[in-house]
Amino acid sequence: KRHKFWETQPVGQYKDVGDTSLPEGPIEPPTPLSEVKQEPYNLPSAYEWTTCDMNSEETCEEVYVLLKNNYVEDDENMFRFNYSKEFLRWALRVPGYYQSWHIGVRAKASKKLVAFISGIPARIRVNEDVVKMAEINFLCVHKKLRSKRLAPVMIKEVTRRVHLENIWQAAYTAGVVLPTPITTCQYWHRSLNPKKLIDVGFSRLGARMTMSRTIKLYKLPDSTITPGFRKMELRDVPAVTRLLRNYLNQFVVAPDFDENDVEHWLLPNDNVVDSFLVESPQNHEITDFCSFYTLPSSILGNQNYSTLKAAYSYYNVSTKTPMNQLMNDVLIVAKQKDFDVFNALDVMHNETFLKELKFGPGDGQLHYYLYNYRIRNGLKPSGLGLVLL
Ligand SMILES: CCCCCCCCCCCCCC(=O)CSCCNC(=O)CCNC(=O)[C@H](O)C(C)(C)COP(=O)(O)OP(=O)(O)OC[C@H]1O[C@@H](n2cnc3c(N)ncnc32)[C@H](O)[C@@H]1OP(=O)(O)O
Ligand SMILES: CCOC(=O)c1cnc2ccc(OC)cc2c1SCCC#N
Repeated sequence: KRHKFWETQPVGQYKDVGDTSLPEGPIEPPTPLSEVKQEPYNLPSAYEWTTCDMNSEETCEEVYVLLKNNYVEDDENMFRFNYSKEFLRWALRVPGYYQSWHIGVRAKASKKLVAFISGIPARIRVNEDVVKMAEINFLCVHKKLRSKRLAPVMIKEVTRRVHLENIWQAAYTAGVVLPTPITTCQYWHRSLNPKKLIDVGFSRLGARMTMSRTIKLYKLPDSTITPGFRKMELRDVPAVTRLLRNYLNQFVVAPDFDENDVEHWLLPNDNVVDSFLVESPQNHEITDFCSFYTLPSSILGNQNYSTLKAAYSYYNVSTKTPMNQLMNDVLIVAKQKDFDVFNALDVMHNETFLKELKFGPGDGQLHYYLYNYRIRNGLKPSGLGLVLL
């Protein structure tokens, strides 16, 4: 497949795959800041760049509405992600963020927001290297402006603005195959509300299965079973940071979280992220951790339902409580909070619980990418310790 834009970019090219003579690490050296293009890339004349201040209720609403109507849909157009405004503020206003990396495109005449792309700073470890990167996300062009080669301009513009902050690498995911994934993950789904998933057409009644038999199959206890299982609190940040850093050390690619990052990304935040830990009743040691984020989807073209309430597995660490027991408690909490489905990727050690806890494999894949950083040997999803939103 010809990739007229991606072939021009410092990313693993198809022709390079398997060439072990190429060194691991940055593909291109940094450019002297004086040589980075100072002015924005040209847009078609009817459009203009805008920087989106996510602190502004009005601008946040515009980004929310653009994504709600034009962001990612599954292949069967059954669902479209419906990230909430508080989720977007959480995902974009991270410690050390640059407002200039929250980039919009407006139609000059109407001032309507018609496209968006975002970057946030992150420290990502690749093997023994901790690299300052930009995490790129929420790339979205209005449905009416597709296939006009707007995306490459937006990607080049966010690249230019990231370069101006002396950052030369990036991490991103996509459902589409581009040059060249560092790994490809599979989504798995655990039904919590099987009747709704069957009614919307996502799941089907199993052979020789009645609806009541199916509901019973996915039934969960009313309360969690692990002694010492409780919501994470601010006072837990140092212990959770230690636990998580130690756990993530085993993966080839993982975030290099400090206490500041843990406080932002993992402290419970209503309708955005939930996190729990196990505090040993004997010695009050924090031995396990689990978390999920809230990402609803619009249900497209169904008379009875408009929204799917979905929870997504985030970071989980088990050192004393068996992973299956810990994650079963997470499913119990998600069901208590009225989620319809609990989703997880086959990254880290998730495979352990996916089969055991009645998850089913999805037909969607998620490809992970690094920009301007080559990883020699192909990574398995179990070697990946990074969850992007
Ligand atoms: C050092 C810092 C570096 C920072 C930058 C790092 C890189 C960050 C990269 C971005 C990471 C984003 C991560 C992220 O947000 C998570 S993935 C979600 C992306 N968004 C959506 O799928 C929303 C619905 N779709 C759309 O809005 C449009 O279809 C988009 C805007 C996706 C493409 O608009 P379009 O109107 O359909 O297409 P044209 O404008 O005509 O452009 C066609 C070209 O765009 C390439 N394309 C298509 N989808 C892509 C995708 N998801 N990533 C990268 N490239 C993508 C495509 O291969 C082709 O290039 P090629 O000819 O070479 O094949
Ligand atoms: C019921 C299981 O599927 C989903 O939860 C879901 C929801 N909304 C989406 C919106 C866009 C979309 O585009 C790929 C997929 C979904 C999916 S399946 C992949 C995400 C997971 N797990």
